[in-house]
Amino acid sequence: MLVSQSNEEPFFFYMWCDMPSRPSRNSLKDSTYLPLGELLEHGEAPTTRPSRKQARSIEQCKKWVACIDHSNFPSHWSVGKRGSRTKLQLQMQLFLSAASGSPLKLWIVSQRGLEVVSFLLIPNLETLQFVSPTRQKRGRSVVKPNSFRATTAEWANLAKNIWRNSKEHDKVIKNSRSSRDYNSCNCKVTCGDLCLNRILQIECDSTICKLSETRNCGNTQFTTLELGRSLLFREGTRVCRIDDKKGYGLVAIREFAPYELICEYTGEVINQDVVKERLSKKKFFHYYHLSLEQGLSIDSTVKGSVARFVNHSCAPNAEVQKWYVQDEPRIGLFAGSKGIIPGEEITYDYNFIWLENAEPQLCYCQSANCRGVIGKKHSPSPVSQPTKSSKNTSQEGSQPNRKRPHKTKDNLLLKTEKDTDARRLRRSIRHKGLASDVGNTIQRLPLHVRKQLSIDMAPPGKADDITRQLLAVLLPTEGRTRSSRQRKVVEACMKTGIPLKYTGLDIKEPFPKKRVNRRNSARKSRSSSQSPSASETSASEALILKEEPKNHSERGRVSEKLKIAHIIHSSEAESLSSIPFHPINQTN
Ligand SMILES: C[S@@+](CC[C@H](N)C(=O)[O-])C[C@H]1O[C@@H](n2cnc3c(N)ncnc32)[C@H](O)[C@@H]1O
Repeated sequence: MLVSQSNEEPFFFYMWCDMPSRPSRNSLKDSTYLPLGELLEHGEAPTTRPSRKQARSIEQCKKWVACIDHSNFPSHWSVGKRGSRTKLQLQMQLFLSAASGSPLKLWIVSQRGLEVVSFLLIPNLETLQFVSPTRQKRGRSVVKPNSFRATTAEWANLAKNIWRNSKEHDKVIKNSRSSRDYNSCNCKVTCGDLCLNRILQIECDSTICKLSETRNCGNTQFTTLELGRSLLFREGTRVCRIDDKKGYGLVAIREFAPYELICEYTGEVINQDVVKERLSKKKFFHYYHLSLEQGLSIDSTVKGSVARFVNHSCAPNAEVQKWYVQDEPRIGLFAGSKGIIPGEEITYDYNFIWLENAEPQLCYCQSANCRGVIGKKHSPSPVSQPTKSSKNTSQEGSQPNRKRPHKTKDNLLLKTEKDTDARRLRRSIRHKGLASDVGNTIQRLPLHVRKQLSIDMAPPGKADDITRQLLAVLLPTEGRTRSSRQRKVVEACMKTGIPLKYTGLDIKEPFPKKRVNRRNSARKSRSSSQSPSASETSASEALILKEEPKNHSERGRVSEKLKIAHIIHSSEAESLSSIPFHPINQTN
């Protein structure tokens, strides 16, 4: 084995070792990673600089990684394999940036050292201590991963969902196909944050994206994950025993970037009747059901991906999202906004909705804002919330003084929906006829707002809800008075191009019944600017009317504003009070 290090910043390590002929997945793992772990733990960094040829091959590796969509295809700790070679010379590049705490990046190149022959993610737990500075810096708790050997009797790993009822499958596909009312996204260079498909959580394919045949699309996370698996791709996770209360959990063994797809949540897709039937037959200590569509759940009790081991937390570092891949709904487990560091337990907020009279399971996530139970409760208070002191004791490691509720079939979870405004909005924009205009509107929103709209686990809302929710996102601060709030709504609509009809105002009638003499209004506004006390014009009207039309087009614009101003003062504007996010003060 030859190891060299360049003096450049950050540090580069190169390592070669002979590979057995026809390497299998195991031989690759054993022969490459065990020495690597040893090297990292005990080895000393050599001082020889790499030769020009070696440096060139490293550059090739970098290019290769760059062209496989770096953001989706994790390159950290990754080695891969293409075809079988009689003899492989392994070259690994360990990229350790002490300053940024970046994890390791590994590539295998061919014997000639110029061509990348393999790409495989291999978990290397020994190297975890190399990221410890990052861990300390971020102040996150990490667990020491231990090995897990699941027997097939307990659980079988499943790469793709199995639909138990093909008719249900066909119906879902048909529905999702018919709900899309555009042909393809209009992306020119890459399908980034502004891609309509991405916004609607639809994965690009050749039928709905012109870029999907090129490597530039970028919105093919599920397919890339599958492709990676076929290239001996290994997830950067390991199933570990967490404790006796939570059982097993999923631990990251590499870094996940914010919003990176970790794995797909797979299992058997069954309807609620089958779920109930299955739960009535056997008592379970842990539940493995996730809502997929209305009336359909993914059951990963017997068959499923490692996502089934992900535990709940009230302060999660990951989230589940529903995406449509070739019109089929699929659930992905994505890293949260802060990403995930190696050694961290991956968790998401289950948001179980428990049936009435069901006893929700107690939560042992130990986060500072723990709700005490997993998910939301329907019944007033089936279990006592843990007190602050009991939380403290549990954090210190002693048993909290809480009894675990008896689990019955009634504990069946219904949905894992997260009923946030953004989720509801995302779901509702899938409605036919709304995708394009609301989609276009969303495209104009700032990135931080769009980020909030990335989850889709709630049932469809009504058309009008969409913009109310959108406005809720756009208008986080409420106005003091009713008129100022209404004005804000109107202004936001005009700014974003959202039709006013979506705010609850009826714009079928272009002018309110009580027509306004524009000339009088203008005069009034002028006089109001001279003597404000004499003005009876409302705040929003005054604001709009103080602009004098200078030319024809501007006059048109002001008259448009006038229409809006009067619409909101008509009796129909009362419907605004039904906007859920704006409890309008009726006394104003
Ligand atoms: C999808 S399974 C997760 C994997 C499970 N821990 C195992 O060992 O297979 C969900 C079950 O894990 C347990 N669980 C998950 N998160 C928990 C938490 N924060 N507190 C207590 N139990 C939890 C509950 O029993 C829940 O029904």
